[in-house]
Amino acid sequence: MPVIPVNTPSATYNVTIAPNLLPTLHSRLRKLNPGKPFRPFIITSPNIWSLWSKPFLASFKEPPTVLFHPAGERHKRMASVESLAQQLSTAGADRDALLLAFGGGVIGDITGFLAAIYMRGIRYVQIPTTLLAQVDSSIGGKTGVNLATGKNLIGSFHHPQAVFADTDLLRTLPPAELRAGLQESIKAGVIYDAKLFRYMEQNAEAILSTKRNADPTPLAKVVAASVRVKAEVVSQDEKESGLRMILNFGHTIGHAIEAATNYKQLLHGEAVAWGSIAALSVAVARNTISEKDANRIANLILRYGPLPTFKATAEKLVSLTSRDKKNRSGIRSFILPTAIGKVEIVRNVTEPELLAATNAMLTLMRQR
Ligand SMILES: NC(=O)c1ccc[n+]([C@@H]2O[C@H](COP(=O)([O-])OP(=O)(O)OC[C@H]3O[C@@H](n4cnc5c(N)ncnc54)[C@H](O)[C@@H]3O)[C@@H](O)[C@H]2O)c1
Ligand SMILES: O=C(O)C(=O)C[C@@H](O)[C@H](O)[C@H](O)COP(=O)(O)O
Ligand SMILES: [Zn+2]
Repeated sequence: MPVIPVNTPSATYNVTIAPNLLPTLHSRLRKLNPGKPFRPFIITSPNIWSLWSKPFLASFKEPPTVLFHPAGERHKRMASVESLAQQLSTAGADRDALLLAFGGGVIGDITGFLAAIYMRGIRYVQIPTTLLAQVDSSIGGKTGVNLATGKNLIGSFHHPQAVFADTDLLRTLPPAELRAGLQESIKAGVIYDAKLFRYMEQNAEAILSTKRNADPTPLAKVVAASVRVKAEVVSQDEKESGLRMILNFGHTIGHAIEAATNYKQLLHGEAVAWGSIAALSVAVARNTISEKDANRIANLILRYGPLPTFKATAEKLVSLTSRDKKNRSGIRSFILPTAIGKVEIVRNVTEPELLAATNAMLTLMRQR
């Protein structure tokens, strides 16, 4: 059972990855705060709860309070946080409350943010139920919600006390969600781990067809390798002052696509996939990556598709990047791949370069 540590100046915790973890949750949670009161509150979506409440509750003598939040990226907004905070307060949650984020990245980001601000900060645990949340969003303490003008523009760094990733949960995940999550694993390979990238190239069929997810399956290997990348990067640069920006590869344009389509048309991983293709196009135009490596990356991204089409102009997308959180004093930071497993952070990508790359990505999209 992989147990992968995250070590930052603000928090140290483990990501535990295994099948059949849910029925052992109660004792794992109790061990996190020995001798302290145990007051868990589950935050989840109705669809996830109807599928998985039974194994979740199996080890609890007294069922915890469950607060529901509707599924979908468009609900990742301040109004939802206020509504959940009100429900917590009505349910009697105090500073000993332990929030349990049981869902995908949307539930995880909202619950983490709620934990960061409720009574000025309480504890929470991530129990990710999507592939994307298991490989990326449950780890590293980035929490928050969207504004109409941009992704995750409100938020806080607030780490969970632990992450428990039960790979059995992936059995009920719709195939499009699995594929979208795998785009973040491809990202991990591109930016940091050439071995993971190669593994995803060579085992695409097995990874995509894994439904029985007993350890060690190809999918479970991808989960563990991706978590290692995220944990190592976050441990080296908790608050994104440098290295952590590489986890944002594909996200500058990806986030712009999500905002331009009102958070309704594409899954996060799908938008990041298109954004990665645009970033790749900047690297190709600058000759900072070989044509061979660039083709391998683009082919792998498309192999884990299909990626949905959307309507937006390059001008609109590029204008939305002016709100990217990596910008400082109006200057963009941009992540460019230089080889498989290696990227550079550059601060001199110009608007015409971005427009050309975004247009190239849109042309490719229309041709498919
Ligand atoms: N904080 C971070 O570091 C970080 C990293 C990456 C992404 N994110 C954020 O994560 C979000 C995307 O997360 P996501 O892709 O998990 O989407 P999501 O949370 O919207 O979940 C996708 C869908 O799958 C359903 N679902 C969840 N688990 C299921 C299961 N086991 N079986 C069946 N259905 C299930 C959900 O109800 C939802 O409808 C975005 O908001 C993105 O910005 C955050
Ligand atoms: O953890 C990080 O750092 C990331 O950039 C991971 C991304 O996959 C994730 O989508 C994150 O939420 C993006 O963060 P943001 O700071 O660009 O909003
Ligand atoms: Zn992401």
